[in-house]
Amino acid sequence: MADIIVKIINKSDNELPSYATDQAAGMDLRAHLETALTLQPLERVLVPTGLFMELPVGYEAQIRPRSGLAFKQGLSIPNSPGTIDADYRGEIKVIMINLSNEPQTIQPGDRIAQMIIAPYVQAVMQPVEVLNETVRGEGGFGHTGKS
Ligand SMILES: O=c1ccn([C@H]2C[C@H](O)[C@@H](COP(=O)(O)OP(=O)(O)OP(=O)(O)O)O2)c(=O)[nH]1
Ligand SMILES: [Mg+2]
Repeated sequence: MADIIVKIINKSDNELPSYATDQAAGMDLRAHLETALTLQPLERVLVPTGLFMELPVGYEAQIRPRSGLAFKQGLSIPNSPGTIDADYRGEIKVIMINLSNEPQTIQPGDRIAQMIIAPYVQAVMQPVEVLNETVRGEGGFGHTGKS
């Protein structure tokens, strides 16, 4: 795979995000917190990472939940996958929500999410009067499940 260079400023005490295994798709992101943060059931918080990035043109970063946190603690990401635009220069932040019935605590340095770097395209919208015909047509939302 060709190297994709992402410029990054790290204002946290945490290590830089990195791939945990050879073929990992995502890098874990850590919470940049002074003290522990407790989320009540259904509470949402914006968790800073202390990271600022310059993505190459044509690439985005996606912020996704970690399955272990979601399964064991009900900690998830309501806007998943979060989108980091190539032209964003602000701090990467993670919106966390507690979907469990109990308070859940995030400690400074905890791995709260994973980040996937992915290519995107920008499309040009072409207004028309008619769309081409297909077998599916307007059927959707379980249409093919009908017998
Ligand atoms: O989980 C996220 C999602 C977004 N962002 C940052 C990077 C992204 O480029 C910017 C805008 O995100 P988005 O387009 O999803 O938010 P919006 O509500 O549409 O805000 P804006 O009007 O600023 O685009 O916020 C994060 O740090 N974390
Ligand atoms: Mg936006």
